[in-house]
Amino acid sequence: MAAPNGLARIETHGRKKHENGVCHDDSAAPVRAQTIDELHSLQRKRSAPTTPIKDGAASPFAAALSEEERHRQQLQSISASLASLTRETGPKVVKGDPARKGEAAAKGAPPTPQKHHQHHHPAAPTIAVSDSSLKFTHVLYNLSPAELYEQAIKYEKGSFITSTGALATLSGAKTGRSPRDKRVVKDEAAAQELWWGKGSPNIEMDEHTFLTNRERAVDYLNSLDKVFVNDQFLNWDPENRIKVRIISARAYHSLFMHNMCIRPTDEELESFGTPDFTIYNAGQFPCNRYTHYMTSSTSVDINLARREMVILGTQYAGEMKKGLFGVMHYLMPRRGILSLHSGCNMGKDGDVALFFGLSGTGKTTLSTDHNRLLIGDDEHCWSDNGVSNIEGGCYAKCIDLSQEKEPDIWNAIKFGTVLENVVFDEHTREVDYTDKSVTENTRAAYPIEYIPNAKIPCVGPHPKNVILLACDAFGVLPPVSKLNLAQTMYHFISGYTALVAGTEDGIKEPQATFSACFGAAFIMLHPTKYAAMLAEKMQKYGATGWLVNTGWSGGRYGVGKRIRLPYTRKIIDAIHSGELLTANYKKTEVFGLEIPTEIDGVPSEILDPINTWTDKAAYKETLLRLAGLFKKNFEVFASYKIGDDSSLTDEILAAGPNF
Ligand SMILES: Nc1ncnc2c1ncn2[C@@H]1O[C@H](COP(=O)(O)OP(=O)(O)OP(=O)(O)O)[C@@H](O)[C@H]1O
Ligand SMILES: O=C([O-])CC(=O)C(=O)O
Ligand SMILES: [Ca+2]
Ligand SMILES: [Mn+2]
Repeated sequence: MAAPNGLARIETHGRKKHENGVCHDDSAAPVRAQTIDELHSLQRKRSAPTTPIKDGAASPFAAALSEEERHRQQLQSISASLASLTRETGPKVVKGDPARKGEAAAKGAPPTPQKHHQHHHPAAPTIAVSDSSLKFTHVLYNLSPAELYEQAIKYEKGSFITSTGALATLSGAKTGRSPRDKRVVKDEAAAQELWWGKGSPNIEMDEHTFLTNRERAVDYLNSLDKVFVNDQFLNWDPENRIKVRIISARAYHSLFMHNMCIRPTDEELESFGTPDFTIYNAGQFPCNRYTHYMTSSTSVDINLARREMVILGTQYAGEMKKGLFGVMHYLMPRRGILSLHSGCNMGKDGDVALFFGLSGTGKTTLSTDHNRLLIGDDEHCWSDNGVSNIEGGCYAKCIDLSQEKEPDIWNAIKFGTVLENVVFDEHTREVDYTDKSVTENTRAAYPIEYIPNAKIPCVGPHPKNVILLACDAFGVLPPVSKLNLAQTMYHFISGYTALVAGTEDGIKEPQATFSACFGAAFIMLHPTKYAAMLAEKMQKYGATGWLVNTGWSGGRYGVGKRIRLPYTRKIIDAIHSGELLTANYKKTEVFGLEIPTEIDGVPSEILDPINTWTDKAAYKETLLRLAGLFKKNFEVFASYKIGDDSSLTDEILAAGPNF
């Protein structure tokens, strides 16, 4: 068969013409399409995931009608969300990708009718008409992860599929939150209710400035070819569920929130109605620094009265997650429900543990435990019914992630997961989790059901253990201490951790951070309000407090090492099992902490940090330094009463370090 030059001979006539009848390759039925376009249209089965038809509808005609009506109402609701407040109308919105014109039904919503006063004579020709009122805004509504992948890869630079199927993205110039650019509208009610002033995360802005920024965001979003709209829920407690709408310009943002909020079922989406809270994420567009109250080109603005949040000048997706958390920190305590910056898991026997701690202390790592059910990794509510997760996903730190140490998180990084700011091999697309070239704050956002032993629905009974995590880079806090209620409250209000800023150029000083309630950046009321609620609940339900140091041992940063994760896991196991409740304890100097003398699987000598320091004088000096920092930090709280019980307040004040 080979031609004289060694190449296979080209067949010039079809095989079917061969007489022997053996190798026919056209046995498959021909495609049922006359044109290429038709062929492509066959590939996708029609579905209406966002406006599902109720099954069992009486007549197909009636179903079609109500579907159309639902569709119209949904578009009208989105148009109302996107309405300019100065032009008093919403944009003409149409569903579908503008790049697929003709395919999407060109069913636009009429501009939202003006509900309140009308300035212009309706019939008079007006110069108020701008180009923006002539165009349609295309809405990509609750897209699936697959659709969002395609949008990201087609249109967003820096989007790639990694070797395990995750979507790698870049969050732009900001790779972390911008707490100094957060603003909260201080109207009369907010002035009364919220925490303002020194130490508070709430930096004020007025209503007018909020509306200026809102208009800027809305105009930006409406100027785009298309926007993404997510309608989702917060809080797995059905009685206290909050409906949120997120309007954003990037598939990255839409997929991130798809993963992080609770995903509605088709039926729930059908009856979604008006959202309780709306985010306008115009992160690619800056705020105007000439605007009052603006101190940079980034602004993250919350207006509780309008139930809205506006994001300008940062694309870091965590702003949306944590912005909503702030809103929950306002809404839930009004209902007697405590909101918590904590992870949460449950044993097979129903014993629930909370894990408090600042960023990087181990909430996600330690609540994701192969032997226990994961309720959530970061944001919870504690009500009279027990605990509930606020979110529908997890947000894990990825720096130095290893399959061996954190197998469940490793395996969750697959199709559907958003991987922020990681570095990967150009060809194999294998991620190098040790690479900090973009940022140290590399992150994975995945739906909670990607963890095999997730507890769905994400609710549980009242907690038995309350574990306070601190990553102590000074290396003087014991790996574990048992706390009485007053000590638990003291450490909860202090919210201590110490990290090391900038690890590149040699040894640096550990930086002590105190963040009230282990989340001062997110709370909206005074810390003592949350503390009083926690004390009351812990007392009522008999929970035990623990302080766990996931930081340094054997000396401070630069001398010692971070406590090995397997040891911390053993310690946590001993808390869960009840083993630590009955252990032998001794009391430490200065901090007055009760520390166990033995734990199964943990070398006893590390349980008292003094044993691990070779330089005992340096230990004592460092211990006193840290104690001094605690004392200084607590001064501002000394004049507050916690709860109605002044004896508890006195006990809490006495529960700090003594020296
Ligand atoms: N002994 C230890 N205990 C817990 N975590 C450890 C320990 N040693 C190292 N680590 C690492 O510390 C990091 C803890 O980060 P984690 O994502 O759990 O923080 P987080 O508390 O959830 O923070 P955030 O609120 O920002 O999400 C992980 O990268 C983990 O691998
Ligand atoms: O909010 C973020 O970006 C990350 C996080 O969970 C935290 O800081 O607590
Ligand atoms: Ca986390
Ligand atoms: Mn967090």
